[in-house]
Amino acid sequence: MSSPAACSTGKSGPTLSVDAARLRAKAAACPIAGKEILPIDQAIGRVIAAPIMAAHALPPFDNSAMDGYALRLSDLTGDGPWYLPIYTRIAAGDARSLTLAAGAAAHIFTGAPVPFGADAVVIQEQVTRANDMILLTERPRLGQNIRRQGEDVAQGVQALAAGLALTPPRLALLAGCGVSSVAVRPRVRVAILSTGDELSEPGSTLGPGQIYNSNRMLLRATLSCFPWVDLTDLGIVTDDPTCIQGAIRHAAQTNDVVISSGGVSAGEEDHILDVLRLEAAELDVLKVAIRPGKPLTVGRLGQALYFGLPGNPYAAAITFSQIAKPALRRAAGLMEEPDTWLPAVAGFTYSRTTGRREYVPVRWSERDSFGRPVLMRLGQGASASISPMAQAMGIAVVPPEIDMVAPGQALTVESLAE
Ligand SMILES: Nc1nc2c(c(=O)[nH]1)N[C@H]1C(S)=C(S)[C@@H](COP(=O)(O)OP(=O)(O)OC[C@H]3O[C@@H](n4cnc5c(N)ncnc54)[C@H](O)[C@@H]3O)O[C@H]1N2
Ligand code: MOO
Repeated sequence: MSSPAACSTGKSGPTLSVDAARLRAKAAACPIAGKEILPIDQAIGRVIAAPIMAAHALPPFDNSAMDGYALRLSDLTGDGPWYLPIYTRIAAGDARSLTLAAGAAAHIFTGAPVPFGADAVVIQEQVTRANDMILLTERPRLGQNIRRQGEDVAQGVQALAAGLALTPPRLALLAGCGVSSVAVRPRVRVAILSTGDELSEPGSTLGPGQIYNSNRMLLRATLSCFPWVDLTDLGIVTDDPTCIQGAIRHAAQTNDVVISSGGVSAGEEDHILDVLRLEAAELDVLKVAIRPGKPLTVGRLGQALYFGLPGNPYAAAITFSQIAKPALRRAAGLMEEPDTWLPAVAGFTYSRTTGRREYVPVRWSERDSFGRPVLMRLGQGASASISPMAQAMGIAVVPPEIDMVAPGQALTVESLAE
C-alpha cells in the first residue's frame, strides 16, 4: 500500500462554482493519443483524428437538378418564343461524353450529366413539347437547374476538421466525396463502479436495508450511447477501504477514466477520499456549488482521470452531465461543445436557498407568445429521487443568487440526455 499523499485540497477545501469545476475537470483531461483507421460504416459517432480531404469533388460532374431540357442560351436569339429540336435523351448514369448540338436541346433527367456546351436546364413543366421539338416562351437564366462540379465540396479541399464526431450527415458527406475509410481517435477507456453495502442488483431479492443499484444503470446506459467510449463495468464494490482501493487502483491502471458513485461525502462509511489519498491522487475538485451534487470529487489517479460522483441518483446524473461528461468529451478529442439549451420561462413558484446553481427537472406542454416553453417543476428537489428526472423533458437551470423563482421568470432549459 502506498503512503498517504497530500491532496491539493481536503474535505474542507473551497467550494467551486459549476463553471470553475467544469473547467478544472476539462483541464485534467488530456485527449487520448493515437489513432485507428476504420471503414466509414464502422466509424459512426467516432471522433475524427486528422483533417479529412475530399478524394473526389462533390458533385463529381455538372449535372441536372431537374427533369427537363438542357440548352445553350446563345441559341435563343430574339424575344421568343423559341423552338428547339431534341437531339438526344440523357438519363442519370449516362456514361457518354456528349456535346450539345448547335441550336438543339437535350431531354435530360435529374442527376444526369449536363452535355458540354449546355448552360441552362428548363424544367419540363415550362416547355410545350410537340414530337421531337420543344417550345419555350421565357428566357432561362444562365446556369439555372445545373449543379456544378465541386459546388458542394471541391476536390482535394478539407471536407471535415479533426475533433468532430462522425454524425450521420458527416458520414454522408464522406461517402459523397468517395472517402471510404477514416482516421479516428482511440476510444476512451472508461471504468465504472458503484460503492455501497446497501446496494443490490435488480433481479436479486432485496435484503433488509438494501436498495437496488440504479447508478450503475444510469452510467452504463449513458456511456453506452457514446461510440467513443470503451466501457468496463466493475459492478458493485463493497464499502471496505481495502476493496475500494484495490478496485480503484486496478481500474486506474487499465483505463483512461474511472467513475465511481457513492462514498464521497463526509460520513465514516464514505471511504473514497481516504482511498484517493492513499493512492496519491491529485485532486482538483472536492466541493461544487451545485444542487444536487455538492460532494463531487475530480482528480488524477496515476495516468487516469477520476470522477467520484455522489451516491444520490439525481446528484450522480447531474454531476455526470455537468462536470464529468465535458471532461470525457475532451479526453475523446472532441472539439465541439454541444450547445443545446433553450430559453424558457418558469410556470411554477419555488422559494429556495441561494448559493448553489440548481438543476430542476421540468416538463412543459405550453409555450408563451415568444415560443418559449412554460416550465412545470417535477418533484421536490430531492437528490435521491429518480422519478422526476425520468419523467423530465429537460433540466431547468436556476442561477445561484436566485432565492425565488416566480411564474414568467426567464430560465434556460437543457437536455439531460445529450
Ligand atoms: N453529514 C453529511 N452528510 C451528507 C452530506 C454532508 O455534506 N454531510 N452530503 C449529503 C449530500 S448533499 C449527498 S449528495 C450525499 C452524497 O453521499 P455519498 O456520495 O457519500 O454517497 P453515499 O453516502 O454512498 O450515498 C448517498 C445516497 O445515495 C444512495 N446510493 C449510493 N449509491 C447508489 C447507487 N449505486 N444506486 C442508487 N442509490 C445509491 C445511498 O444509498 C444513499 O442513500 O451525502 C449526503 N450526506
Ligand atoms: O449534493 Mo446532494 O446531491 O445535494 O443531495
